[in-house]
Amino acid sequence: TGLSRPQRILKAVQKNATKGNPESVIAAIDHYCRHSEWAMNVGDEKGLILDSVVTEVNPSTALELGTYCGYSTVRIARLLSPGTKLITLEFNPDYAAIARQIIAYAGLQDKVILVEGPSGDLIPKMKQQHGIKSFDFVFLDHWKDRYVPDTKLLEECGLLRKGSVLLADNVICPGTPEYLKYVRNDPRYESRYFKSNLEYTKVEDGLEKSVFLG
Ligand SMILES: Oc1cc(-c2ccc(F)cc2)cc2cncnc12
Ligand SMILES: [Mg+2]
Repeated sequence: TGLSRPQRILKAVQKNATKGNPESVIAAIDHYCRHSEWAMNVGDEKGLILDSVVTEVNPSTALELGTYCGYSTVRIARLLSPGTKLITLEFNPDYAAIARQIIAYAGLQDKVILVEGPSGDLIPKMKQQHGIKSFDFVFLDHWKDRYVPDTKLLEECGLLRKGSVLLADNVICPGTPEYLKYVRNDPRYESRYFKSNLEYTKVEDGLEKSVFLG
């Protein structure tokens, strides 16, 4: 049945982007997904909000839940200071295989550690496997019913510290009502909604930024 959507996205990158140029990789994916076929990247509009939060936090340690094709991985990693690492977790091996190639095409493979597997199993291993004390920044962009359990897991594993920033995609569409209730009602979080649109559409979506107060 031919190429998968992630494979078609990789081809568009190889055809239209310049090796080692993350901006051109981002632009190639956005152009393809806006004009050829929609895909669940955070996209250019919400991507600008992601960029501004990453730049503000300037994390030494960052975690992404849900890699997909690596679009937001490239957006985040391109902004990291030298010597800092982004760990990204992806459950789907086919997505992971494409993401590795897109991250490498952008020239960011030395800043990114892509781990395949279920986030619920991998999060408790972060300290021992990657020598992580805590995460300064976490981007939640995986299955919506994992946002609350994985946030609780990060807390329980001591992976959040006073000031850690969580940024969650899709809090309106497809929607994560349980997660919004959790971070907005729990006094240990200071939460704020950044209104935007679902990638490549006019449908409302947004990002929720939540600072862990410890
Ligand atoms: O950004 C996203 C968007 C959608 C999605 C799919 C279908 C639809 F109709 C609307 C939205 C699904 C996602 C799953 N994981 C991570 N991110 C996602
Ligand atoms: Mg998303």
